[in-house]
Amino acid sequence: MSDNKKSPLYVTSEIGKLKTVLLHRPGKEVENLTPDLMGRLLFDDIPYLKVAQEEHNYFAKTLKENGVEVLYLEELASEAIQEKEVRERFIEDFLDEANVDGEGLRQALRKYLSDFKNEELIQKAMEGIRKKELSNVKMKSLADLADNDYPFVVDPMPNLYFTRDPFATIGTGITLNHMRTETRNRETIFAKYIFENHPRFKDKNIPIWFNRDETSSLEGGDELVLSDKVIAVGISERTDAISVEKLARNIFKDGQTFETILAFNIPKKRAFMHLDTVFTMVDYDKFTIHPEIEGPLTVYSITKGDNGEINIKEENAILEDILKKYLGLSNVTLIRCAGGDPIDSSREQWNDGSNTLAIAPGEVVVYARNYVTNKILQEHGIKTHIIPGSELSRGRGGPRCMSMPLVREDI
Ligand SMILES: NC(=[NH2+])NCCC[C@H](N)C(=O)O
Repeated sequence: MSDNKKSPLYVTSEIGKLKTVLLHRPGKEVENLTPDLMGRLLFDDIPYLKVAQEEHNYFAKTLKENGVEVLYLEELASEAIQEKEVRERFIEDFLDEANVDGEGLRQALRKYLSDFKNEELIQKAMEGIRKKELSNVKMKSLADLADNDYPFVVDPMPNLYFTRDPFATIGTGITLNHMRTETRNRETIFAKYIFENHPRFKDKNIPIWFNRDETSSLEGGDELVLSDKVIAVGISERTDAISVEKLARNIFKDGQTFETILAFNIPKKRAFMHLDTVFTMVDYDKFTIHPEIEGPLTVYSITKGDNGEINIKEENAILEDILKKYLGLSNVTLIRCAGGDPIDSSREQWNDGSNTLAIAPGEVVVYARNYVTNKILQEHGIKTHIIPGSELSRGRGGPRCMSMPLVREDI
């Protein structure tokens, strides 16, 4: 893919030197969480925003100090809606996807949002709209008069700081994902507008391997680019097996270098919602793994067949051997979360002990609180960039979940 190096997107591994990454600093959307909403909005607790932002700034600073260009979702999204016609379309799509029904309420919201500058409009779209914000705008909706105890007219999107999930960079293209839950599916609108309208990406012929109008779900936390030939995808609580097959068919057709997708069938449970919560790549031949998935794990290989067909096979070997075979390695080390101790590993995995973000081969960003696993990573020669994550981890995501690489160097 070397002639593609000018592409605004270029990711051929999980570990190549990270050049450009997309983040979102958590904002007021997190302060619109209430205990009643937590379950539906996929949080287990309410982060203290001030501290979460400080922790996030430290994360961004760590990346910048290591030569990474940090882009923010909120900035790209507001730059993408500069043209009046695009901004208007964005508002209509946003209202549709927020299930704002009834012309009276829509008119009230259009009026309310018309005063916001682009940056404020994006922030507002992210943070949600409380009913009481509309008290000055005359409303003619019967629904509003009748259903008066629900405090929002538009729900917040508190998971936006997990930029890993709504879309994923693979090669020079993306999957623009269809998410399992409504709350996260709404987040994909920002990526849609960015890739279609932002000058950095528009008219750059960015291939889309999977689109958000699909009916089956695929989430970025399940998509790992192991090399320029091999992609791993989790079949998980969030990603359907059929989505992996669709991705394979599209990506193999497109003349990219990818030849194999390894589908990891992992237990469907909250703590392991994506493959990257239990398995990440930290070096050419080293991976973190949560020991609890090793027993139940089944891996299927999907390879390019003749005439646009694909071959699907269940792999019978142990994970080390499967990785050795497809990545052409003579040795593979699996580094177990907290060394495999049943208590320490489940505690640290819950707070993303296995969820590392590689910024170069053998160099990863990790949360300080997972000190048992971090020490074991260091003993394996991995350089750890340690960041605080006491508040950030309450959303059940770690450094890999909080970042979407746009460009990495080849390995
Ligand atoms: N790539 C990841 N593992 N992301 C974690 C996302 C956490 C988020 N609260 C969710 O449940 O969707």
